[in-house]
Amino acid sequence: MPDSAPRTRSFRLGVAGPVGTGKSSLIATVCQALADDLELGVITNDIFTDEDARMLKAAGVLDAERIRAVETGACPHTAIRDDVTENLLAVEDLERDFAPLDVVLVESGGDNLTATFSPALVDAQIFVLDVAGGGDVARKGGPGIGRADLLVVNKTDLAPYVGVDVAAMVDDGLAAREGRPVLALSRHDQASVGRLREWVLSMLEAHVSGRHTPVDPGPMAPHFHADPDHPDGGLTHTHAHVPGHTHR
Ligand SMILES: Nc1nc2c(ncn2[C@@H]2O[C@H](COP(=O)(O)OP(=O)(O)OP(=O)(O)O)[C@@H](O)[C@H]2O)c(=O)[nH]1
Repeated sequence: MPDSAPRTRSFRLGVAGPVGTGKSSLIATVCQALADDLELGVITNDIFTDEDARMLKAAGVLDAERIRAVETGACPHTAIRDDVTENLLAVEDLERDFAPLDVVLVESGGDNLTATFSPALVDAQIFVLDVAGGGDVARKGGPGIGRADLLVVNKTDLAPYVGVDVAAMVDDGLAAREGRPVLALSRHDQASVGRLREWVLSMLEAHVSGRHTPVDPGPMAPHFHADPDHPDGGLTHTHAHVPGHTHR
C-alpha cells in the first residue's frame, strides 16, 4: 500500500456474528485474497481456547506469527465492547512486532445477534450471518445487522440445501440497513470473494485518507446470562452502561 509517512497504526477491522456463521473462514478468505498485496495480522477471540487461531495457522493463510489468540475467559462481547484492553494490547503488540501492518483483522468469539465491537477497538466492522441460520435472520435486526459497516450473508452455496432465497435475505438486510452495504458471500464463489476483497481495499483507502469515521453500531440489547449462584438462575442486563460492569 503506497504511503509516504512512517506508520505503525493499522486499519483495524472487526469480524463479529453468531457462532459458526463463518467468521474464521471469512478471515482466512480475506488473508488469502490480500496477503500478496498487504501486510496483514489477525487477532482471534475464544472463550476458553485458541481454537480459531490454530485453525487459521493450520490453514497457512499467513505466517503463523501474525496470528494471535486472546482467550477472553468470559462472554465474547465483554472483550470486544465493554473492556477492550486485552484486545487492544494484542493489536498494538502485533502492530509493533510487524510494523507497518496495513490491516489487523479482529475476530470476535461467536456470540448472539446483538454483539458488536467498540469503536475504541476497531475502525470498521463486518457482521456475519449465514444462510444455514435461517432466511429470516436478516429481518431480526439489532446493532450488527443494522449498523455494522458491512453485513455479510455467508455460505450462499448452501442456500439450495437449506431452502433459503439469498436475494430475499440480502433485500431484508438492505431494508434493515438504510443503504449500508450487504454482501452475499461463499468462499466457493470467487466473484463474491473478489467483491469482499474490493470492499476491504476501499475501506482501507478511506481509513488511510481520513475519509472513514468509525461508527458505534450501538449497545447490545438486554440479554440473559445463566448464573447458578444467582437466586433466579441468572441475570438479565444491558450494556448501555459501562462503569463497574462485570460478567461471569
Ligand atoms: N459451505 C460453506 N461452508 C462454509 C463457508 N464458510 C465457512 N463454512 C463452514 O462453516 C463452519 C463454521 O465456519 P467457521 O469459520 O469456523 O465459523 P466461525 O463463525 O468462525 O465459528 P465460531 O468461531 O465457532 O463462532 C465450518 O465448517 C466451515 O467450513 C462457506 O462459504 N460455504
